[in-house]
Amino acid sequence: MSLSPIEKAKRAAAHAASEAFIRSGLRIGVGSGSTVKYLVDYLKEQYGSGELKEILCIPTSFMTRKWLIDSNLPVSDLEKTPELDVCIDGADEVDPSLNCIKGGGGCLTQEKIVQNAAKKFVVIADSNKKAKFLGEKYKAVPIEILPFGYVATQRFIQQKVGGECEMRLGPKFFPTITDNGNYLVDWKFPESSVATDWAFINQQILSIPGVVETGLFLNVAETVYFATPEGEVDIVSKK
Ligand SMILES: O=C(CO)[C@H](O)[C@H](O)COP(=O)(O)O
Repeated sequence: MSLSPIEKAKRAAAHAASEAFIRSGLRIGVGSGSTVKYLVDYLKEQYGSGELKEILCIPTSFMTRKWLIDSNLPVSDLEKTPELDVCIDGADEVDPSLNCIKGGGGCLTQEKIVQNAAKKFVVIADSNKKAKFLGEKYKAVPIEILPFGYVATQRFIQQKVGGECEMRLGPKFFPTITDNGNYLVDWKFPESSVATDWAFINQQILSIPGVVETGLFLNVAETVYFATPEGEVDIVSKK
């Protein structure tokens, strides 16, 4: 099957990062999203051929877990495997300091827990995700909130950090339900936020009752692989 240019870029990023970071014996956090699917394909190929041995894959979402199981890869979880060697995940936007906005696919809380359990966090993305500053192109921060009091929680967010909260809706206008049974809000931040301190804003949001987690992954990525459809890979590491 021939891939579209964007899919070629995602695959190139996933393969380059996998070749650099995946080894036999590793406990691997496997992120979520369409770019991560190419990581799963890589693991399937390498493990299936016997090149890669004794790995454990710890998924960050129901979907990723299903991909791993369908690929006959050894799946574990953070109960049995609470410490990971590496976590590889996608992102919606990455700034020059490797801060990321994630959660476009709605899996941000489990992604953050798995990322936090890993010694190294590596991001894979097509080069369109590279931004001059956080919030340049991706104009919202996904936030997971509890269903209880969800309208009040959105109002608290707006009162505290401005902008506008939009409930992520699915088919027939049902709320999108996360893997944890919660709701998802896309916080359309005010333009003034992009010039301010995202770490402070993140703390402000996290302090609101009802907020479970945000899609701001600040100061955690060690290396980011950005790729183009032509297969050129730009590897940016933390300074
Ligand atoms: O954070 C995520 C899911 O919650 C994804 O990693 C992010 O949305 C990127 O997805 P894709 O690789 O499909 O562009």
